[in-house]
Amino acid sequence: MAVPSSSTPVLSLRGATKRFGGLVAVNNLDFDVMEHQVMGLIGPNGSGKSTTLNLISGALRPSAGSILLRGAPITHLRAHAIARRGVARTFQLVRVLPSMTVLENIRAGAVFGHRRRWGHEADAFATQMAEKVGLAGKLAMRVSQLTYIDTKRVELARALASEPRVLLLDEWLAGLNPTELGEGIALVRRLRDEGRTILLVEHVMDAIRSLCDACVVMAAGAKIAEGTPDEVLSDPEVIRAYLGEEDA
Ligand SMILES: Nc1ncnc2c1ncn2[C@@H]1O[C@H](COP(=O)(O)OP(=O)(O)OP(=O)(O)O)[C@@H](O)[C@H]1O
Repeated sequence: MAVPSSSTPVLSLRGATKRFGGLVAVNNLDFDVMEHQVMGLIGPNGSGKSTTLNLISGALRPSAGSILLRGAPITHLRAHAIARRGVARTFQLVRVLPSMTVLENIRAGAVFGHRRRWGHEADAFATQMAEKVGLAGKLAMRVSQLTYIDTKRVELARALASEPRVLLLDEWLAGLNPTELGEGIALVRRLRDEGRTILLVEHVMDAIRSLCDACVVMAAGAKIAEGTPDEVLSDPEVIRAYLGEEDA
């Protein structure tokens, strides 16, 4: 196994490719996410962003290429094994257990995650993560009683409770109203300020600008640009990719 050094990326994709029949949803994708970096994965609808997160988290197997976590291949591991190694995620359509309480849902992240905790230790850590995302005082509520943003907070806290090496956020800010969006961006910024390593798929450009150190832009499955948010968002090819979508 490769020996990680501080310059080893936390996450690397090398030639990652996913075909669905004749459709190449992700095409020969290369990028690295370094420790403490917040990387945005952006691109028009259908460009392959969610499929890329699914390849990283093991929900889908790549058709070709490799995915490395701190230099070690995770390409063919199953989702639970990848989670154990330190990849946690949230989903575009929130996946929480509505009949269970906030604490029970978050606790699952601590119990089944990268650094496993049990009993009181799991409860204490889950409580700490709940407080971090703004759910203090709601631990005993059933998730079905929560507002939409609070269910998103539960999912985020569950991911954090696994103490991931890299956190994947799939449109975590989608569907929030303007006030909630401000709160959501502030919350992700606090995670960023804690030095977490995050890969986020996002359509909200204000969030991309204010949160990301760097961005990878995808179009039709391929990487078309990489750089700081300002660089990529002023790149003519990126602008064309987005305007092409609007024309369509
Ligand atoms: N399970 C699947 N089977 C067949 N095709 C799929 C599957 N999942 C995704 N696709 C196709 O792969 C392409 C990329 O989809 P993907 O959801 O990754 O895009 P995206 O960039 O996340 O889009 P959005 O921004 O709308 O969420 C699309 O053409 C989509 O229809």
